[in-house]
Amino acid sequence: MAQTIDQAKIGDFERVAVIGFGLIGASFAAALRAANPSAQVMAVDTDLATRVEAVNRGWATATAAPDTAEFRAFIEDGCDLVVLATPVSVVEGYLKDLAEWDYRGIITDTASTKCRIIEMAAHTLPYPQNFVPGHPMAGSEKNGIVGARADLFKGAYWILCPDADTPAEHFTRLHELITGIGARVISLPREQHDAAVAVVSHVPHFTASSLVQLAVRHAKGQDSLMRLAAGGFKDSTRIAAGSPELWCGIAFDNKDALLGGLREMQGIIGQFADALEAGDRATLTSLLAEAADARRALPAAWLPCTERLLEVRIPMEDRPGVVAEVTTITSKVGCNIQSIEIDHVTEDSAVLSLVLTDEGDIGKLSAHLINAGFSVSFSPLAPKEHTHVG
Ligand SMILES: NC(=O)C1=CN([C@@H]2O[C@H](COP(=O)(O)OP(=O)(O)OC[C@H]3O[C@@H](n4cnc5c(N)ncnc54)[C@H](O)[C@@H]3O)[C@@H](O)[C@H]2O)C=CC1
Ligand SMILES: O=C(O)C(=O)Cc1ccc(O)cc1
Repeated sequence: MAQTIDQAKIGDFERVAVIGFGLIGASFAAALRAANPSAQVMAVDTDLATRVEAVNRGWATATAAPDTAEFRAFIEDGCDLVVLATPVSVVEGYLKDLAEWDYRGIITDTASTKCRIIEMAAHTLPYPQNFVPGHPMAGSEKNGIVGARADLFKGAYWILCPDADTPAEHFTRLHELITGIGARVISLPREQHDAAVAVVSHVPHFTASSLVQLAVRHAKGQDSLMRLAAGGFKDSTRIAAGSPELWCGIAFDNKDALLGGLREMQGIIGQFADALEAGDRATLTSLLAEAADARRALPAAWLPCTERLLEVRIPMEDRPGVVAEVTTITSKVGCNIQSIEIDHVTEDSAVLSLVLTDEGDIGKLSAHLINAGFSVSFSPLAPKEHTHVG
């Protein structure tokens, strides 16, 4: 049975270093401090004004510039979690610092791409299993602490990429932290991350930029054109206002997947153009209809379901990587893990206990888990029995 969790200590993280206190780092810290006001947060940032603002807003309890004794002392005096929220290009130096300072706590990150950062962690960290890659699928076109908000991640998906070496408790603690700030966790194998986000995030960014480029080119001889841009143009181009430096870095980190996606996108635009040129109304309508149906099916926002919860219990035995395997299967069939715990039954046996909301295909989940060799038991859970609800 899922036990009651003290909401004030989500994931039991009390001393957290957030490196890079911009849009994402500061929003995360703000959400963490709102959920757990006693959490000590060290903001590490190159920018002095950012560090001052971090304390003024109450989102950090201490700050440090990189390469300072204060930063090192915070890490060495018992830091539970390090969150890397800088652009990927500057991460390596921090990984080296953490290695040199013999940091043994959990490290996660927020980077939009995973290949390079995972490779760096594998080469640099003495305990690479303590690095659990993360990526919030929420943000905005703004940057820096000025754009940060405590509710930025409410209702958003937050990808975690555990692997077979990830200690089960690292995942469960991070899951509790992320759901505790109102987001929902989705598990994705590391090697699939960059290709997946190329399609739903990186290609869309460059497509939005292309739309604005098109309008800008036409606006040159026609001053009023930009003023005609209505809601549709604005809805589909908001993200194009994001930081060019950040997006250039993302593009080169994810070059192959992005290139593939952009070429495919050219092909799709070509299909529209061909149908139009050929006077083929049926094809044009069918392409539009397929997209309209898929777009309408996207939920506007996610609301947690606390009425129909299901508990799944899976004996863990001696099999390594159970958490990564089970959570990846669960995410793949569209089920949502509201909470995840390890119940230690005896000294050497444990059961993984998941509480699922009423989403996704439970039948498929059961079949996939059994096929993967797990023995599973499902039981409905009355809402009052489960208190870990965001
Ligand atoms: N912008 C977005 O919507 C999203 C961004 N991300 C990812 O999160 C990470 C951070 O992005 P943002 O917060 O948007 O960027 P940002 O530009 O708002 O913030 C970055 C922060 O890092 C600081 N910084 C730069 N170099 C540093 C260094 N060497 N040491 C310490 N601090 C340094 C900057 O002063 C700034 O405060 C990136 O990896 C990005 O790909 C993930 C999800 C959404
Ligand atoms: O602004 C938005 O709506 C976004 O989608 C922001 C975003 C930017 C980069 C990411 O890696 C994830 C999300």
